[in-house]
Amino acid sequence: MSLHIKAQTNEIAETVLLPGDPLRAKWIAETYFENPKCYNDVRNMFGYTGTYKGKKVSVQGTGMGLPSFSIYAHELINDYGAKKLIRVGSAGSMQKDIELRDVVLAMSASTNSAINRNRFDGGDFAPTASFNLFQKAVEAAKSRSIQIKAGNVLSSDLFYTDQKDDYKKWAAYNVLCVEMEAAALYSIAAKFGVEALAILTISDSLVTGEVTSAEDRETTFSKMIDIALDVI
Ligand SMILES: O=P(O)(O)O[C@H]1O[C@H](CO)[C@@H](O)[C@H]1O
Ligand SMILES: O=c1cc[nH]c(=O)[nH]1
Repeated sequence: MSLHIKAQTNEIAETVLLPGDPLRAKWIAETYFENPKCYNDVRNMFGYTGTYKGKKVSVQGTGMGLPSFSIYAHELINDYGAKKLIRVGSAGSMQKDIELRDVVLAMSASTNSAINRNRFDGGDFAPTASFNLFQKAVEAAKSRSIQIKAGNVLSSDLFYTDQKDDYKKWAAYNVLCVEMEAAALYSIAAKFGVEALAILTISDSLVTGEVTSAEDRETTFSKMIDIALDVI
């Protein structure tokens, strides 16, 4: 048992899917896993373990933002021995050719968070996906005929920015979309020598103003889950 997760050590798999939304975690477990068992409800941040095509796999909600995410990733790795962490999140498109429900693989994650500046005494660490997981995800998407986009994403501390055009400076450098956790995932995975990948579904567009509903974000972003489960 850790501070935020009440599972016994062997109740969590080495591969863990990580949605921000704990109810997306519940949906993933109940929709995709064989014999899902809930191992965590501390803070209602649900975690489940089951099997997928016979392989043991877990899914753990992380909450929103780099600090919340970092707590769960740290404990999963250090207290439960997680070795492959795959974020399955929603994101806002910054590019006009990236549309609602498109799937984006985050090769790297820029951030406006100060977490890594603090860690590296003002230096800029470049949070990067694991090549092995990235390559497997590309192959999985191809074999399922799922179109993907891949590139740099922004992990932001702010969901609501002061100016609605703030995203444009990132978009001008070909950042594909904004979410709030991937930079923490890639940084923590690098520190502890485990594999990590963020697979994102576009839930809204900063370019067009289109949005999907909260229910859509909870229970319908299935292409990224299919890819994630092919990779484990
Ligand atoms: O859908 P999730 O995985 O929570 O991801 C995105 O959605 C939340 C904001 O609505 C942030 O956590 C952001 O990263
Ligand atoms: O962090 C996020 C997630 C989805 N959409 C956004 O605009 N931002």
